[in-house]
Amino acid sequence: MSGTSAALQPPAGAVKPVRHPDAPAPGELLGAHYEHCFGCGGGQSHGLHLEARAGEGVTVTAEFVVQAAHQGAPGLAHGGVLATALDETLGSLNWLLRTIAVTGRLETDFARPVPVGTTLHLEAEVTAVAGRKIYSTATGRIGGPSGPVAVRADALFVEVDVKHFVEHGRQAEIDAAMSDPDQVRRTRAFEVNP
Ligand SMILES: CCCCCCCCCC(=O)SCCNC(=O)CCNC(=O)[C@H](O)C(C)(C)COP(=O)(O)OP(=O)(O)OC[C@H]1O[C@@H](n2cnc3c(N)ncnc32)[C@H](O)[C@@H]1OP(=O)(O)O
Repeated sequence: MSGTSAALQPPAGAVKPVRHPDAPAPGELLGAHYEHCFGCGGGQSHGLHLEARAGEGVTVTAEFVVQAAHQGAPGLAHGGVLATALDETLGSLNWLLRTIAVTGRLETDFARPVPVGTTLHLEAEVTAVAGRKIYSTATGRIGGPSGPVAVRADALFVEVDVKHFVEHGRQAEIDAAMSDPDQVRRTRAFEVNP
């Protein structure tokens, strides 16, 4: 059984998303937006190390390999980890819009168990934008782009100001990210338009 709640139906007046002119070219890896991100950062030893790649329009593809540290039941990925992979992939779409946004709602279907060692192939796209609200959808398949569907998600991201992170984040990490001498890393930690 699957379905999406009324909260994730774009309202009348929602528009198609517009890819930012400076968005990475189709095929280009987006790279980690923040070294300590559990979804994509290289600095998290048990993180997903998910790699997202720009697609055409406002779409991305991504892959991550399910590790032993990601188990829920013996030999199987934890559902929360799979939701994280979907969230991260969906979140990376906002980089193509050059919009700073956070997940407001994430609805997930788990269609198939995902064994440890699986490469989960994810595809995501923004379907509509209504003011600050960004509607998107993602699918994760086992083994590759034509593998069986294991997980699906629909999401609502809400555009926020960079103040969202500065006001709510722990001071030590905010200070460290703000004082990073690498300007690109500094801006991407907060997903700010460079
Ligand atoms: C390359 C970059 C890669 C980045 C990848 C990152 C991936 C990871 C992404 C995340 O996981 S982000 C972390 C998890 N999310 C959060 O911590 C967000 C916590 N929630 C909040 O901070 C606020 O609730 C939020 C900013 C989402 C909304 O608060 P606001 O006060 O700014 O907005 P408001 O509540 O007025 O809502 C704005 C609109 O969104 C709607 N909305 C907000 N939350 C909703 C919700 N949960 N469900 C449905 N609609 C929602 C709300 O109804 C309203 O619609 P209308 O404009 O039509 O009135």
